Amino acid sequence: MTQKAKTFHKPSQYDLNSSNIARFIDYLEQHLGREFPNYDSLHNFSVEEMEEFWVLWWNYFAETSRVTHLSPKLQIKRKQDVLTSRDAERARWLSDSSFRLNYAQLALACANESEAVVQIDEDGKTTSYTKESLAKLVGRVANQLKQVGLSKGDVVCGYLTNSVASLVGLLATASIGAIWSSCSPEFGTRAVLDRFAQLSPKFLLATTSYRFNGKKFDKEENLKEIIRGLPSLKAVMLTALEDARDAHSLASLAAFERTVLCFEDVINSGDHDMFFEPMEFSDPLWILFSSGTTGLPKGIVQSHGGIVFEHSKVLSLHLDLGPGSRFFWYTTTGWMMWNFLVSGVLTGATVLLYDGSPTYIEVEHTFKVCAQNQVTHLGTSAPYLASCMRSQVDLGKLGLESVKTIGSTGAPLTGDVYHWVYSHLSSDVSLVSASGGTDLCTAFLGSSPLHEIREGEISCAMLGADVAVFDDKGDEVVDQVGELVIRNPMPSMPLYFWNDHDRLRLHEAYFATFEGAWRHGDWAEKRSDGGYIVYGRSDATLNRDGVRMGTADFYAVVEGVAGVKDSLVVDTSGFEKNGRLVLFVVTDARELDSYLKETIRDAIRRELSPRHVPDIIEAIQSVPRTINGKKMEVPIRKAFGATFLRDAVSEGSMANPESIEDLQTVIDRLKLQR
Ligand SMILES: CC(=O)CC(=O)O
Repeated sequence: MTQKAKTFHKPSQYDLNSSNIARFIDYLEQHLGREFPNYDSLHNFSVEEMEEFWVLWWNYFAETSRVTHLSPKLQIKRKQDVLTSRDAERARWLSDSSFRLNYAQLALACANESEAVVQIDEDGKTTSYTKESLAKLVGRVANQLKQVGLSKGDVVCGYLTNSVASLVGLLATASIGAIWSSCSPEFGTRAVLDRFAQLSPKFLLATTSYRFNGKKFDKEENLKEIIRGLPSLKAVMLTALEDARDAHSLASLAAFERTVLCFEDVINSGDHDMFFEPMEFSDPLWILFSSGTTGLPKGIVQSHGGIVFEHSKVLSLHLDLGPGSRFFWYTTTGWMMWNFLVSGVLTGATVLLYDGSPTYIEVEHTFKVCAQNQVTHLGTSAPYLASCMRSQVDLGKLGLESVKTIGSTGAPLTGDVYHWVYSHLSSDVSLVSASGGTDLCTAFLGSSPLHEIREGEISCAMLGADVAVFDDKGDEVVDQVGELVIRNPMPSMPLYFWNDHDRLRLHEAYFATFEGAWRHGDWAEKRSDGGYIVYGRSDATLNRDGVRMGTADFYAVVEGVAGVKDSLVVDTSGFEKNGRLVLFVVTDARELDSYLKETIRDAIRRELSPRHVPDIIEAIQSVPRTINGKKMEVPIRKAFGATFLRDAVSEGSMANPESIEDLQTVIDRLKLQR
C-alpha cells in the first residue's frame, strides 16, 4: 500500500446528490433495481457489464437530451447488438443493427439554445451564436459542399484556427456523411501536406491569415503550395480573419486553378433545409493525426457512434457539463483537445472557442480570458500551469470565482502545481489531471464529481475504461510502475489508420505487445488507493540498470533547480551500446557552469536516485516542442542512432523548428565522444 497523498478537494453535497453522474446513478438504480453505493461499484458495472452500461447510458443521454424524437433508429433495440466481442482489437460496435445516428445532427439538437458557442479573440472581443444561428451557418456550408458534388465518405480538410468557422466546417461535413480532418494554420506547408495529402481531400476550408500574440500571419503563400499539393481538391473555401476582402482578393487568384469560394459569402447566403445523412455507428467521422516521429503522421479514423458515445459520457458524467456550463479548453485545431472541446455542444454547455496565444501580453492571459467570460470549466495543459506557477501568478486575484473545474492534459501534473493552485484557489475547485490522447480522442483517466482530488494523482479510470498497468510479462501490477493498458473495447478506439484498412499498422501500434489489450505507450502506476500516476511515454522512459523512471519525475526535480528554465532528458540505451542518460538544459540568464551542473546532479541524487544522475548535462538554446507544447523526447532519443533529427521530426508541427540545428550539433558532438 502506497502512502496516501494529500487531499485538496472533496466532493460537495451537490456533487454527491445532484451532479450528472449522481443523477445517472439514480436512474441506473431505479432501472436495474440494485444499488451503486460508490464510484467503484459503478465503474465495475461499466466494464464488467459494458454492453448494458452503454445501452443504459445511451438511452439515458438520449432521453434527457430530448433527442429520441429525431429518429426511431437512435434506439438500441437489444444489448446483445452492442458489441461483437470483448476483445479490444476485434470488437465491432452495433455492427449488425438498425442503429443510425449523425454527430452533427445530435450536436445541433443538443446545443445550448441561447448561447451555443462563443468565439473569443486575443483582444477579448466575443461573438456569440445561438443554436439557431449556428445551425443556419452549418446548413449553408453543408449545402455548398453538396453543390460542389461532395457526398458520404469524401474528405474535407480544415486549415483553420480555433474558431466558429472550424466548428461549422466540421458539422457541415459530418451532416452530409463526409469525413473531417483539421490542422492549425501554425503548421508549416510540409506538415500540412504530410497529413492532408494522404487523405486525398475533395474540399479545403482554409483561413487566409491568423493572429497570434498580436501579430497577423498571412497564409497566402502557404495556401498556394498546399492547394498545389492537393490535386484531389474539387473546391476551396477561404475565410478571412478580419476582413472578408482578404478572402475575396485571394479567391480571385487564378493560381488556385480550382473553384474558390468565400466562407463569408456562403454563410450569408439563403437558408436550406438541413439533411443529416443517417450514419452507421462505425462510419468515419474524422481523422486525427498522431504526432508522427518517423515517417508520415498516422491518420487515426474515429467513428460517429464512437465519438458521440464516448464524448457524451466523458463530458457529461466526468466533467459534469450541461446547460449553464461554460466550457473553455486552450487548444488548436491540430490537437484532439479541439475535437473534445467542440463536442461540449452535445451536453448543452456553451462552448468557448479562443483564437490566439495562451500567453498574449502576459502569462496568465488564459486565466484572464476565463475570468472575463465566466468560464465554469477551464482546460489547459500541465506545462502552461507549471509556467504560471514559475512566474508566480497570483490566481486568487484574477476573478476566477466562476471556475469549478480546471482540467489539465498534455503532460503529467506534478505535485507542486497542485500546491500552487490550491494555495490561491478554494478547495471547492476541482483540479483534474486527465490522460488519454489522440488515439481515442478522449481521456480514459481523470476524475468525476464523486472523487477527491489528491496531490499528483489522477483520481480514477473513467467509466467504460478497463484500465490496468502491466509488467513486462503482461501481468497486472498495483503500486508498481509499468505499461498502461486498456483491457476492453472503448467506443472511440480507432476504426483503422487511414490507408490501413486491414488494420495491420493498427495492430502493430497498439495490440502487438499484449494479446487482446490496448498498449497505450504510457508508463504509469495504478495505486491501491484507486488513483493513477502517469509518468510519461513508455518509449521515453529512463532505464538505469533495470530501474525505470518516467521523465515527468525527472523534469519536476531538474526544473525546480534555480537557474534551469527548461529541460529534456533522453536515455540513449538501444541506440548506443552503453546507453547514457543525457540531460539537455535551457538556463535563464546564467551559464551552465560546473556549479550549476553539480547542483542539478545533487538534486537528482537526493530527490530521485543516484542511478538517475545524468552521465552528461549539456546546455541548449531551446527544448524542441510540438505546437501542442509536448517535449519531443522520442525523436531526440532516436537521433542518437542512425537517424538525423531533421528526419525524425515533423518540422511543420513544431513550435520551434529552429531548435533542431543547435541540438543536432550538440548530439553529433556527443556521438563522437562515445
Ligand atoms: C487527453 C489527453 O491525454 C490529451 C493529450 O495529452 O494529448
